[in-house]
Amino acid sequence: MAAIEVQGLTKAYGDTLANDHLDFSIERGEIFGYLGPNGAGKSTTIRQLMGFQAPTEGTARIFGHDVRNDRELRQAKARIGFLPGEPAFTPSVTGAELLDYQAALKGDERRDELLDIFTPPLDRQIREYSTGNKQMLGIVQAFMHDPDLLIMDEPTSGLDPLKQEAFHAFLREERDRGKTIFFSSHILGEVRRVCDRVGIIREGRLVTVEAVDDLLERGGKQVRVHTAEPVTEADFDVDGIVGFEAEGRQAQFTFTGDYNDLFAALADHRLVDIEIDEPPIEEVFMHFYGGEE
Ligand SMILES: Nc1ncnc2c1ncn2[C@@H]1O[C@H](COP(=O)(O)OP(=O)(O)OP(=O)(O)O)[C@@H](O)[C@H]1O
Repeated sequence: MAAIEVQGLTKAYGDTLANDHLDFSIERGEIFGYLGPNGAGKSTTIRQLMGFQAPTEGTARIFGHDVRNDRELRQAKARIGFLPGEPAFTPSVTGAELLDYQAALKGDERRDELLDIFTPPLDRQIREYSTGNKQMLGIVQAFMHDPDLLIMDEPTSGLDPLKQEAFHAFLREERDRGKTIFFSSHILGEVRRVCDRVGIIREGRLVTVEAVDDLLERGGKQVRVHTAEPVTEADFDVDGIVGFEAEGRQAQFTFTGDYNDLFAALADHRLVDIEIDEPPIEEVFMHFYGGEE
């Protein structure tokens, strides 16, 4: 049985179809990234999975429990750790008080271990917390009762790069312990670093669900070349070049071809610098999905 099974999930807000007949499933023990630009419909899916909003049509099952049914939803939620997009903690309580309260409800067998990695200032009132500190408190409360499934809405927003890295390493360890992790993001690099599979949503529709390795292989790389002499597109007569732009002695493009061909073409030029990076998420969208946005 899948950890999450989404079937025809549809949510309409007036004329806006925030989720349009979504179908996907998430296997136990995988890290699944739910990727899409702002307003694509990621939070809408998460709110329905958590039972905060009822689907207009379709449903989702979590460990077999139908989220439209209150009793089944409660059974599902007993196994879920949840981190909302913008955690709304009571501002007048301290971090420690919040965790104590959550512990009384669900348990906290992993609290100390989590607080070694994520370090919110527990003695201070939450009203004094920075965005990153709130996020860390949210991460601790989501994981501290050792749930089987984590559902998180943009969990790294507000975390500094070192904490982001610590969080990614932690997620991989949790996956290796058999936990299932579903999180939304609009950052391709993050999904690339940590996820096994990705679902890409755009304007309410799922455009692909696939292994991250396969997506990146098809998505190509962003190449920037700085040469000693001016270059034009004719200097790069190589298969797999998309979106070529050149200005003076600099050229940039997305490359999905064979690097040997590219370097053979570059051999005719004196190179000053070359950068090869992951493409920004917009490039992946435009390359594969039309890019009419
Ligand atoms: N309560 C609501 N009432 C009306 N429209 C809504 C409501 N919530 C979301 N929407 C609309 O539904 C669409 C999807 O929004 P959603 O918040 O799910 O996107 P998202 O992918 O989570 O975006 P972000 O990355 O910006 O959080 C957007 O067009 C949004 O304006």
